[in-house]
This record gives sequence, C-alpha cells and structure tokens, in this order.
Amino acid sequence: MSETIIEATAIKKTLGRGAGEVQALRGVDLALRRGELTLLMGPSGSGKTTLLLVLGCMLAPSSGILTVCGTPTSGVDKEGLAKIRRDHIGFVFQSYHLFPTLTAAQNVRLAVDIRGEHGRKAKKEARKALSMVGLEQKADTLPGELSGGEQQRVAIARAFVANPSVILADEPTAALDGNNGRTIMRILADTAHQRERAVLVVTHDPRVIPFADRIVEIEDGLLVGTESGGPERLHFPKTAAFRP
Ligand SMILES: Nc1ncnc2c1ncn2[C@@H]1O[C@H](COP(=O)(O)OP(=O)(O)OP(=O)(O)O)[C@@H](O)[C@H]1O
Repeated sequence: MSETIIEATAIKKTLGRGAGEVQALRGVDLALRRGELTLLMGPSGSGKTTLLLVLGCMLAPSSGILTVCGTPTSGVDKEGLAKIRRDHIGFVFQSYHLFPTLTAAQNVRLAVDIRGEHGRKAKKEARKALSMVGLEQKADTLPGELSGGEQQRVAIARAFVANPSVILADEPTAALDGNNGRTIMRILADTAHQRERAVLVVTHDPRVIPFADRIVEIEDGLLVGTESGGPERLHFPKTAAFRP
C-alpha cells in the first residue's frame, strides 16, 4: 500500500457558539495516500470545506488525531502549523486568490519568497512551476488578461512551487467550462500519478469523477458508504462529462 501522507482519525469539529453551534465533523477517519487522487463529495453544508481546512492544518480539530507526514499536529503551535503547511501542503481554491497587480510569475514567486528563497533561484523555481502547468508563455501576464482556466493553472503552479507532498483543492473546477475544467483535472491527476503526490479534490462537480482513484462521500459531518462498512467507497465511473 502507498505511503500515507495525511491521516485523520476520529476527527470532530464544532463551529460557532451557543445557539449557532454546529457539529460540522462528527468523527471522520480518512487517509490521503501518495499517488492517489481522492474526491470528497457531499451535499452543501455536509462538512467538506471544514474537513479540507482541518486536513490542511488551517483549522484545529475539536478532537481526534491528525498526522501529516508522520507528525501529529496536536499541541503544535501556530508557527509550527504554518511550517507544516509550508513544507508539506499546497492549497488550490475555486476563486484562484491571485493578486491582480502581480504577473503570473510574480504571483507564483510570492510562494517561493514565503519559503525564504529570493533572487535568481526563486525566479527559476517560479518559471519551472509555470511550465509544469503549460503557462511559461504567460509568465509576464497579469491575471486579468488570463482566462479562468489559466488563472487556475497559475494558482496550481503556486501550490506546486513549494514541492508539497499533498495538494488540497476546494472546488477547483466550479467556475470553469468543460475544456478548462478538464485541463485542470488532468494536471491534478498527473500530479497524483506521475509526481506521486496525494491529491484531495473537494467537489460538487460530477464531471471530475472519471479522474478519481477514490471517492469519499460525506453527509452531516460523517463519511458514508461502502459495502464493507468502512468510510471510503471505490468507484470507477464511466459516464461523467469530463474525460481524462
Ligand atoms: N464559522 C461557522 N460557524 C458556524 N457554523 C459554520 C461555520 N462555518 C460552517 N458552518 C456550518 O458547518 C457545516 C459544514 O460547513 P462546510 O462549509 O464545511 O460544508 P460544505 O460541505 O463545504 O458546504 P458547501 O458545499 O456549501 O461549501 C454547515 O452546516 C455550515 O453551515
């Protein structure tokens, strides 16, 4: 079995306070493994984003155990969690989160700068990450002059540049048309299979299903499914709209 990069055991998360308190996660077990693209699907409000944020060490679980690359996160302070994120985790969001006044290359370089590398090496790494997503020709272009799909590719290059072991993507194709969505999913699937990373994609989008090695379904803060009674369900569907 491939190496487990992130392991979540019995994760619970309560959000809000008093009358507004919600048990967003109610005991989730999930392992993200090297070389696998996992889809996390479920209805609106089922806890998908909360789980992604917990797995990405952005949100501390109320209880349970989270381990990233063998390191348990409980008791780790803010700086320590930031270091775990910097060293191991890349994030991709639906709305790209690019700085509009910086070029594609400068947006990617920001992530290199955060790791403390500057100058020519940083520039080279940013260009390399852009070429991995097929955008070397657009390095000096501003986000506003790029299509939605190209902006998402810049965001993926920014996530790659730190060479993370895991990519966590929240609805990465939601704002994209068929061609752009397919390109993004192909890049994410190649990241899992050829670059041997763990990739988790949170999605409502059934078009991405053919790219999945594994689909995990969540309802009311709990993973559901499988004949064997475990939390994970394997599908190899043939009929969704995107084709790998
Ligand atoms: N800050 C918060 N305070 C209180 N409740 C919250 C907070 N954030 C989220 N929730 C609630 O927690 C539950 C899980 O939310 P979450 O955003 O994880 O769901 P989701 O599956 O990602 O939904 P969507 O698909 O609509 O993005 C929902 O009931 C939501 O209303």
